Amino acid sequence: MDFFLVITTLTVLVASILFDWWYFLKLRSKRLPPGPSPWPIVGAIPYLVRHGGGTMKLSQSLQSKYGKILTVWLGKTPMIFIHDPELTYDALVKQGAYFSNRAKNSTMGIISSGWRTLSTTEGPWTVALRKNVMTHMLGPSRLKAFKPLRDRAYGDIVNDLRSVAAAAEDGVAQVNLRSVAYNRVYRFVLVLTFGVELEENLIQEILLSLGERFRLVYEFALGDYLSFWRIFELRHRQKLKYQQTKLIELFAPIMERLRRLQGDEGIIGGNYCETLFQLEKEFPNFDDSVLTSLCAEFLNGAIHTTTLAIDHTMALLTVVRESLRVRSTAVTTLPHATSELRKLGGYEIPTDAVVLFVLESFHLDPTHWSEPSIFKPERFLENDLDVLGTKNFSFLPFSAGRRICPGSQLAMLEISVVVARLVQTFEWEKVPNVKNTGLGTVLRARPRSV
Ligand code: HEM
Repeated sequence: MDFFLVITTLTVLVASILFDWWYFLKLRSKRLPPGPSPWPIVGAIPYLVRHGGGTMKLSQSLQSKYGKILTVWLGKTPMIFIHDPELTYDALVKQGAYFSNRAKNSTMGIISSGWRTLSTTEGPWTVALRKNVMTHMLGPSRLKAFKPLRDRAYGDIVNDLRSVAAAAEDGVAQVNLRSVAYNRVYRFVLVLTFGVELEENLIQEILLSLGERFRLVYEFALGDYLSFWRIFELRHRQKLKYQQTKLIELFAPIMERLRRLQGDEGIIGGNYCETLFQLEKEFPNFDDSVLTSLCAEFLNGAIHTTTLAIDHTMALLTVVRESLRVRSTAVTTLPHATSELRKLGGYEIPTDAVVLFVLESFHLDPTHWSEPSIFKPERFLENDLDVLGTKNFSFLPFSAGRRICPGSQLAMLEISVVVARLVQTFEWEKVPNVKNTGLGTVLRARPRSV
């Protein structure tokens, strides 16, 4: 191998290790929440490997020893897990202005075109994007305006199931409901995003590219925590950049056409792209990459979670709030960060820490729920807990505070209406001996006689 290449690689490796070590010592001097003592350089990664269940599961298993706020060091970065509703209230509401920042990682940097999407680091830009989406896309009046489009999508889900049932020998559709719902919700959100029905081959290409991009984003990138490891993850980042470029190539001509045809009869007014074109006047430097990232964020945000919740709710036939509790669609919030050193539960939370509020823990906490893992819809008859945490933080499916999910109203509407229509039209039963692989529940749907 080239001598200079070897020397350069070694220098980069040593410099990265020294940087991580300095960074670790800097944060180690803070009074962080307790947790397993970190090893030099690698932090708690050896515990994680021994545990084998991922950071979230490790933090859940450490609760009995360290309490409901705890730190797991991933390399140089303290990950702070909060399993307690009261501390969450303190952070997201009382200190909401400081806990609303977002932690950064390399994959988000790529897919957000350099922190330019709604769900990234808080600033005037993200605040404007949030206001835009709440006012022009997901607020009550817009939800009403988009009703005909939604109704068509829900009708299509029912029709798809009817066709499968009609083609089956026994007249009963055996289906993976999540993929049926995903297909229709995806098409509906595409129209909401671009204001037009796209051609079938383009719909399929976008679906493939978005799916691959989503898969790569959720692949664990150790290089975010161990700088020297980044060198081994070049391929992962290249693949992600390739998918981002591919998506720009697919979206740019659609957006270009939309700019030309704005106001045209064939275009559904008030689509997401159109609202972004308006924002462009206020915030310059809007390019195809930023617009693509924003549209992809909207599509992903609206599709995955809702279809997962429809699937869970049908599998548990059929009370929405109780199914959001017993099978949390979002196990945790997105990674938060503080904008300055803050105190929480008597500990210090530095700006470089990644803060995760573990929503699933609140939903399954025996001090708040009797027999928490049992599906008991009647709980929600006895209490008036809403999904926005205004009454009690033990039920927070959409998180809370300034970064609460902006799509909660659309999601609740979709889940309730789709589930009601499915129950009205079909009799449902579980398929015995079919394991849920995590890709959706397989159910049998027998059309009801009218
Ligand atoms: C059952 C369905 C859904 C659930 C359970 C859910 C849950 C969540 C949660 C827990 C967060 C993180 C909040 C935080 O970090 O504190 C979030 C963020 C977000 N959700 Fe949803 N969501 C759902 C549906 C939707 C829909 C339909 C949209 C529509 C576009 C959407 C768009 C977003 C966006 C853009 C963010 C980032 C907000 C920000 O960073 O300010 N979600 N969601």
